[in-house]
Amino acid sequence: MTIAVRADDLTVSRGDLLIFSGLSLSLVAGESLMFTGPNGAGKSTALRAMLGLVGGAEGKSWLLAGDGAEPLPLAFAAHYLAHLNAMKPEMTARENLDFWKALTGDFGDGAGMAVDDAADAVGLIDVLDLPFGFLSAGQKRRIAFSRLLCSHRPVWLLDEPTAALDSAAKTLFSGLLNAHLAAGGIVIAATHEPLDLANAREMRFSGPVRLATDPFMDAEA
Ligand SMILES: Nc1ncnc2c1ncn2[C@@H]1O[C@H](COP(=O)(O)OP(=O)(O)OP(=O)(O)O)[C@@H](O)[C@H]1O
Repeated sequence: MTIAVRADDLTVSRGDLLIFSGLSLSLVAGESLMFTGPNGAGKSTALRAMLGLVGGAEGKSWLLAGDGAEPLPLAFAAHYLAHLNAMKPEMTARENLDFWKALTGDFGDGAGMAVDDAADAVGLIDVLDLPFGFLSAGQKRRIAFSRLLCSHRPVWLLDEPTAALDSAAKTLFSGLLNAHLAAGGIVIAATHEPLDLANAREMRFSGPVRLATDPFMDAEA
């Protein structure tokens, strides 16, 4: 199935701050896009707005799955890996991954990996039966990433995916991300670090702009 991600004229304001405006993009299977820019520039907000998680966001984003298909909300077909790992610390890594696999399911006719295979792919089969809270920061991030492998979703939206990872794990992740792209997936990542992805484009965020709220004050300036 051919897929494409589109966003058209996304705009987000917070109070008197215009975080970004007029964000439009178009990606097809096998393409990746890096959101870059300084702290607070709006990269995470853009990922969340694409998923419909930002109240008051204007514009729209959608997924096209198959020729002539009706547009679908991106959340139907996307994995979102945020800053936080979204795992319960008192449950084992396996229990967490079982939960996510059952919750997200597979999109279309794709099939995710078995939990053991996904943990093996990130080099952590040995910790699967430990409580998630016992794992090191890097191990937690690797297990959180393996969630993406457990159920098939063609679009991956990633927020600082390599935070806390050592250089070997970063190389491993680049390999898994490139394999996803080679299989016809799409990756959009907010990142301060290069991810070494094939066909990567960059969208740079310059940061919020304060909107004028007092026209009389502006007139005096
Ligand atoms: N609920 C809110 N109310 C007001 N401002 C907010 C709110 N949420 C986020 N912001 C502001 O929106 C801006 C964008 O934040 P965002 O988290 O998207 O930045 P970022 O580019 O991902 O930064 P970083 O690189 O530090 O992760 C920041 O200036 C932040 O303070």
